[in-house]
Amino acid sequence: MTREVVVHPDAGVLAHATAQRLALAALDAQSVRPEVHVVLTGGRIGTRVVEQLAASELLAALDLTGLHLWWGDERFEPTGSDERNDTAVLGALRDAGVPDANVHVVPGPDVVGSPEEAGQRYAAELARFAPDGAQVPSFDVLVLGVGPDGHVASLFPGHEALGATGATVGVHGSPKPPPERVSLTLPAIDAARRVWLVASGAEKADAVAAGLASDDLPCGRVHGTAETLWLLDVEASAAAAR
Ligand SMILES: O=C1O[C@H](COP(=O)(O)O)[C@@H](O)[C@H](O)[C@H]1O
Repeated sequence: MTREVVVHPDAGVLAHATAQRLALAALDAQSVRPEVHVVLTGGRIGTRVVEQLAASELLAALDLTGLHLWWGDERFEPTGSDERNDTAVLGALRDAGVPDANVHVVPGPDVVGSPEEAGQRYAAELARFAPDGAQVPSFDVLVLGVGPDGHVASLFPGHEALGATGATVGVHGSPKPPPERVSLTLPAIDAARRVWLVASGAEKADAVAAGLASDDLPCGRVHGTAETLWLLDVEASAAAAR
């Protein structure tokens, strides 16, 4: 497993380059197997990456019927809520030609009664695409944002969800609103071939430095089986570079 750090000049370049990198990784993966599984993230830079991905000319070279999109975490909010990670990007993904059936969203409270139930539904969907003996698909690339507190997906420092071992976990009392969420677990994340952590801005610099130096924070605990890649802008990398 390799770990690398790439630093881009600013958030705009970071989002564009990460999206292009993602599209290219999907294209490469599809040259050896028809089904490609990519896990997206929410948050500010994560949303910009997905918007840029949807606009990438490289998507035209992909067989989109084989491209499956997932989210690493979702806020337990109703379908269409601005609080949800998927809301801002679903239209762009649809316009880009990704079939609805391949866009795997986490159900909200308009569909199920609790984050646990949403997690179970999402886990069942993940299992449909998992190889024999696994709980989740063989994710080709799993993208994570990084919170200023070092959280990834909806796994927050010191929170009990960090110790969950199934594919998904219902989260209550998230320190960042909204309080109820659904997240992939650490083992589900670590099953991905490539894990990419994307961080932008000075408020992320301390978490990035800590994550690169130790496994104290959730962002320092995640690894891909083949690659762990930190994609940063100059501001987010500043404390690590000192
Ligand atoms: O709440 C969340 O936060 C992180 C980071 O968001 P950002 O706006 O600080 O970049 C995000 O990656 C995660 O998916 C989301 O649920």
